[in-house]
Amino acid sequence: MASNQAVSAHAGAAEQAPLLDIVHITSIRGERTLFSDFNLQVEAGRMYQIEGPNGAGKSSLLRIIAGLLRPQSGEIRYRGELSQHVRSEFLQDLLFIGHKAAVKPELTGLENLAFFAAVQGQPCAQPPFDLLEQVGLVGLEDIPAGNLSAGQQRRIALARLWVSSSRLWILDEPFTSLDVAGIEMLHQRFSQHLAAGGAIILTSHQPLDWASQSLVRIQLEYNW
Ligand SMILES: Nc1ncnc2c1ncn2[C@@H]1O[C@H](COP(=O)(O)OP(=O)(O)OP(=O)(O)O)[C@@H](O)[C@H]1O
Repeated sequence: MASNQAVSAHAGAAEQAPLLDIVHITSIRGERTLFSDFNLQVEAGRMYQIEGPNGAGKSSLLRIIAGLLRPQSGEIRYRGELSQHVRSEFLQDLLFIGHKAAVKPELTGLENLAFFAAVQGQPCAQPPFDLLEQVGLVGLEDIPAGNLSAGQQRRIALARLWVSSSRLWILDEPFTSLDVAGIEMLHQRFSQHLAAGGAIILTSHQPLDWASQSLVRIQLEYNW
């Protein structure tokens, strides 16, 4: 009984903790301190836009948050626990899409989507063809991704967002190369994700047309 109470008290604490707590992060690359003592609490239902000039360290920060790059100091807490202590839960709840298109050029769109599903270790929640239809690529499904345009490759990479069950999305320049319809499609998907209790951390050089109550803008300065 006592141990059940302890478990439920612990579960309650995890529910109350922010989805992610980024605490006192310092990053040095080469000789330069990109940022020091960076702090951010990431709450469900919110989108965080990291802004700043080229080279300020936006991608580095996203990679640190996703656990792909080590900071010089600081820690990332996932639902109150150090992310490295709950690594598998954290990784399951995280979807990271980097600034490169992140598709395999020799594989077709359909094959790329099957590949993403295999890497995730679970079958796609939607048939790959439906997913390609969702991102407007019907008719191009059999073409090797390397022969598609930059925006079309980006759409394949972003198709993962339509089947992701991760609550935390970390997206480096997701709008790059997308046309107006692609941007609108992504906006709609973001809205669904936030409404379902997800959170998004992204970089974007374009201003986002988004309701201010769910958007948090964070400016990184260029540190010489
Ligand atoms: N692998 C690396 N090794 C050493 N330094 C690196 C490495 N990758 C990036 N840097 C340096 O870190 C700094 C920040 O790079 P980062 O890509 O995080 O900036 P950014 O703000 O995302 O820039 P942009 O707006 O151009 O995408 C740059 O000065 C870059 O030269």
